[in-house]
Amino acid sequence: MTRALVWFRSDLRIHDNTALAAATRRGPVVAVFLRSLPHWQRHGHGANKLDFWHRGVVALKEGLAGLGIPLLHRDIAGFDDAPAALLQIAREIGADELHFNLEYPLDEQRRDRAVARAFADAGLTARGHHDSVAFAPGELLTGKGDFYGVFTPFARAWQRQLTPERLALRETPAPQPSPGIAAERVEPPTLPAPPVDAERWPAGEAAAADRLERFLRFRARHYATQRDFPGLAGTSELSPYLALGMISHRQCLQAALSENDGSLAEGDAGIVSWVNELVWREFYHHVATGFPRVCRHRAFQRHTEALAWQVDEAGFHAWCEGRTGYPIVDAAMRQLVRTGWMHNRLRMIAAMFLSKHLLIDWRRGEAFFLQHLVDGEFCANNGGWQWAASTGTDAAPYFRIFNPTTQSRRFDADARFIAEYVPELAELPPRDRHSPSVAQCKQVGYPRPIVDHKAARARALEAFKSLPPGT
Ligand SMILES: Cc1cc2nc3c(=O)[nH]c(=O)nc-3n(C[C@H](O)[C@H](O)[C@H](O)COP(=O)(O)OP(=O)(O)OC[C@H]3O[C@@H](n4cnc5c(N)ncnc54)[C@H](O)[C@@H]3O)c2cc1C
Repeated sequence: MTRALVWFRSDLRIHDNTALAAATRRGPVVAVFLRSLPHWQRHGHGANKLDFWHRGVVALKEGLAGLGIPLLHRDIAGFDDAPAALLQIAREIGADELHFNLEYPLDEQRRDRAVARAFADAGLTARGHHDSVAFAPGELLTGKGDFYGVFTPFARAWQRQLTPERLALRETPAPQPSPGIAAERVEPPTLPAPPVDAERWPAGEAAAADRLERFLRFRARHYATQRDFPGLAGTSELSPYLALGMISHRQCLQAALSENDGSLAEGDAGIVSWVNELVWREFYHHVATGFPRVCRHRAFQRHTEALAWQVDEAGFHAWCEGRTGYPIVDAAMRQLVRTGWMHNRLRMIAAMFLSKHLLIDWRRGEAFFLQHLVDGEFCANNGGWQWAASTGTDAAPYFRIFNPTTQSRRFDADARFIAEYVPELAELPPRDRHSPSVAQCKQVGYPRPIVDHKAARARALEAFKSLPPGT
């Protein structure tokens, strides 16, 4: 009897999974997960994500067991080992087909091509499926046939060309007769550090579905007005689940459709605004494919490669440790280190502070975020960092430099978020927590600002102005 092998990666779910549905349509399947810990660590993923990933695989294994599908679990050193490992498993179980859902960063694409070649050479079939986005990269192009490098026209094209079929949920496989192959133990990984706040992120599809439901019930209607306020918990907090595919964008968008009378483009302002964020997610997947240099640590806007970044170890460490003397930046960075997650508004503020006020290379911040984020995901992280540093797509014009104190007064008006993460300021009157005086800093043992906003802003403007013109 022939069998198919389904290779799970960052698509850890049994519902609405294109590769799994395609494989099971044709007969019995066996699943495999290749854990590439050394590779992931070399590429900057930290303990929080690795732990969540592991717990997600454990949950997946249980879900698959309920369908009679055993999950094989193997450790490999790096992506180069994937073709041989998969071929060996295919031979062990007598599989003639391999199915997997495509991932878009450059290394992942290379790995998948190598796997496809190895299978073809062995006379077997390997099929990659587009699954994690509504439009496969390359399907949405500008009038000139280029990939979009600006979000708004991309989002318009996305809305215009979206058809119900693109969001149709894939069928969940029916339970299959046992293939007579035992599932393998999923040993916990040796992590580089203990994960933080893991109980906040229960892994698996059920947890993701529950979070989506709670978001729709309690937060979605207010999303447009509350999403920017870190103290309000107004967003879905689905990013770790979307990053590892414990929930799909289709499931999210279908839920949005049914909450909003069948529309994604108009109707409830909260839902429409949330859908727009999911389109941002998709946009950055397209960017990684269309402009692969961003996957090689290069700036999207080539001319910004010449920026005179500062070497400032003290500044970098103050930023990492939440000791910049700008309370909103420090609260953000302490939230990241303490919880493994950071609110989007704060990601923008913290990223802009590093890349503009400290004029430190955005790549260092990108790496630090990836090391701590439980939702660390190359495309969104790189896109967000390059946006903030004005080196990327949709680059915030270089002269738009957030004033952290103004941002703080606007988005944490009662300074409650600051009080939570910078407790030494909690006893000060709320209005003083945004920018404590010299005496107050001394009194509570909080640092004075490590840079002056005006001077830092002028320095950043100068650095950008002295660049050769962009194309
Ligand atoms: C410097 C910087 C770094 C970032 N790094 C990451 C990262 O590593 N992983 C990650 O998933 N997101 C990243 N983002 C995007 C965004 O901050 C998070 O997706 C969001 O805060 C997650 O919270 P949520 O799930 O409650 O989002 P919601 O507001 O509920 O949005 C729903 C989903 O849309 C997607 N999304 C939302 N905003 C964005 C965005 N700006 N870009 C791309 N996708 C988005 C996410 O998948 C999110 O879960 C980054 C943003 C910046 C500015």
